[in-house]
Amino acid sequence: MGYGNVAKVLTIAGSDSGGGAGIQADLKTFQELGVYGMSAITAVTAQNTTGVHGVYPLPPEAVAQQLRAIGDDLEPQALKTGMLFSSDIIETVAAQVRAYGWRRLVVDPVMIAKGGASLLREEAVAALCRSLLPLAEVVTPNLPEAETLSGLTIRTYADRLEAAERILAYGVKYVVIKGGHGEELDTSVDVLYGADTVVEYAAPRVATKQTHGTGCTFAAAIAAELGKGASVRDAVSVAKSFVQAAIEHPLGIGSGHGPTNHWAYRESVR
Ligand SMILES: Nc1ncnc2c1ncn2[C@@H]1O[C@H](COP(=O)(O)OP(=O)(O)OP(=O)(O)O)[C@@H](O)[C@H]1O
Ligand SMILES: Cc1ncc(CO)c(N)n1
Repeated sequence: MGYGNVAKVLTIAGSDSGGGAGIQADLKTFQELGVYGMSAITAVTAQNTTGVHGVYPLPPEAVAQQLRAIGDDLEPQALKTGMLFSSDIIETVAAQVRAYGWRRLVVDPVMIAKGGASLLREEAVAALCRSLLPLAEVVTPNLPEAETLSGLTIRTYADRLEAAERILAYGVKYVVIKGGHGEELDTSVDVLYGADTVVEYAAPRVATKQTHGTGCTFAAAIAAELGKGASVRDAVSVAKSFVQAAIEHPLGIGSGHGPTNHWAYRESVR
């Protein structure tokens, strides 16, 4: 059997040496969901389950050259961005996405790692909103990121809706506000908003600290499904099931916030 028609999906993100988040989480997720994974690295982090110990951004030209190498040979059917670090890198990525006309872009607006390390400079938020969000089909903020992007404090579901409307005004078609940082004790609810869409995805909240890389994994799963031609609604549904399985069956490795289990979804649907 040939694989010539396999969907090719690209992640533009930082490297997590610990393997649980960043491009490592993205490529594992792509593989599990049956798409061919490609990567353009924006920054190298020295990281493990106890935290981020070093951040080394690449020169924007190194990011641009990776994207041209991919674009000139291997057209992605979908792509996602994760850690972008600086406005220079964001403008470089936006320029290449425009130049190649890449569609089906998922932007995970990664800002701060669980331990508090900054993965996006403050000066870069404006570039993310103005240059990248208009090119995106989906943006996947957690609650603190949604507050930063919208300029609102989010307490209620009505606040979430208003924040989503402000984020949609940047030109992105859909926003998923993730509930991992929410206050519901029993469930973790993610809400998808579009021009005429509000869809809730709820799953039981798992009492665990092994949640390193949940956000990356979720956005990567959306991109993988979009690459295979799914609707945004269906792609988010698969992503929610994928990340839920990954959280419910942790690997139990590392002494801090352990990684999720990228095999678990495949084993659960077998
Ligand atoms: N304890 C949990 N139980 C169940 N689902 C969870 C839990 N924590 C997070 N999730 C789910 O994981 C996904 C990622 O959400 P979260 O809000 O944690 O993103 P994030 O903060 O961007 O992640 P990261 O820490 O990787 O940056 C969402 O689908 C969310 O509902
Ligand atoms: C490289 C990288 N990207 C994203 C995150 C957010 O989980 C992280 N901790 N590290």
